[in-house]
Amino acid sequence: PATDLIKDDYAGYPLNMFCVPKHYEADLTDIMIPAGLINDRIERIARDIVQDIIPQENRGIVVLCVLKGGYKFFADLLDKIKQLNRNSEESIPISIDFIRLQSYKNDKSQGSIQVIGGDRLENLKGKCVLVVEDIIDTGGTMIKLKELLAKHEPKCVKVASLLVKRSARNCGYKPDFTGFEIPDEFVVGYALDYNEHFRDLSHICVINENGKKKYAV
Ligand SMILES: O=P(O)(O)OC[C@H]1O[C@H](OP(=O)(O)OP(=O)(O)O)[C@H](O)[C@@H]1O
Ligand SMILES: Oc1ncnc2c1N=NC2
Ligand SMILES: [Mg+2]
Ligand SMILES: [Mg+2]
Repeated sequence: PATDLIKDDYAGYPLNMFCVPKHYEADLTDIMIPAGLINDRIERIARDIVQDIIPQENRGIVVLCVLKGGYKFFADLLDKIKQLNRNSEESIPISIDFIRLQSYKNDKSQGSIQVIGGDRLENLKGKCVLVVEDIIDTGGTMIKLKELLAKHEPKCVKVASLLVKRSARNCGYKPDFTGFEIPDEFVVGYALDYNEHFRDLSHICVINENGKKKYAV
């Protein structure tokens, strides 16, 4: 499937073209991906996933949400897959699971990934698992998660990430399904955070230096 490539010289949209909460207006450079465009892209990813999984897996899949950042993409992607499931000749039964992985402080990965709670992954044994993530940056989180999942002997693991960042820090890991490939900038919104701020922002935006200072820990 295609990956919507957002080039390095992409200017983004001015904040006054869309609705942004007042409390964040001074902290953002521009809107990189408006919520409407995210929604449209997810509709196509849902179709790509269903068409890829249906032929091989009619016993159903487990959709695993990587908290916290993956929760919006997980919810919206599931809605689109459910829409397909109720309007096609074939459908895939879906069960859901959650796992919380944490590694970022300010705009840097701490290198060590912490597993903070989440379901016991025993019931993934023998199942086809679709991991849903918000972004692949260094790839550290995904590498750690795949190690964790392998211990529970799933039948197969596919990964859908809304964003993949083009960065020198990237270990080269590529998910099976990608929403947008983006430039090497720290983005927030649509559940992506900076020290737990900006998860309440609908659009994917670029945080500015003012925002990085204001919310630095
Ligand atoms: O490819 P990487 O360099 O590992 O970065 C990507 C991961 O980092 C962020 O999670 P974070 O640690 O911020 O926790 P959160 O999901 O709760 O925001 C993001 O949600 C991804 O899970
Ligand atoms: O750009 C980003 N925005 C939010 N969170 C993360 C990012 N990259 N890795 C984790
Ligand atoms: Mg995360
Ligand atoms: Mg985060």
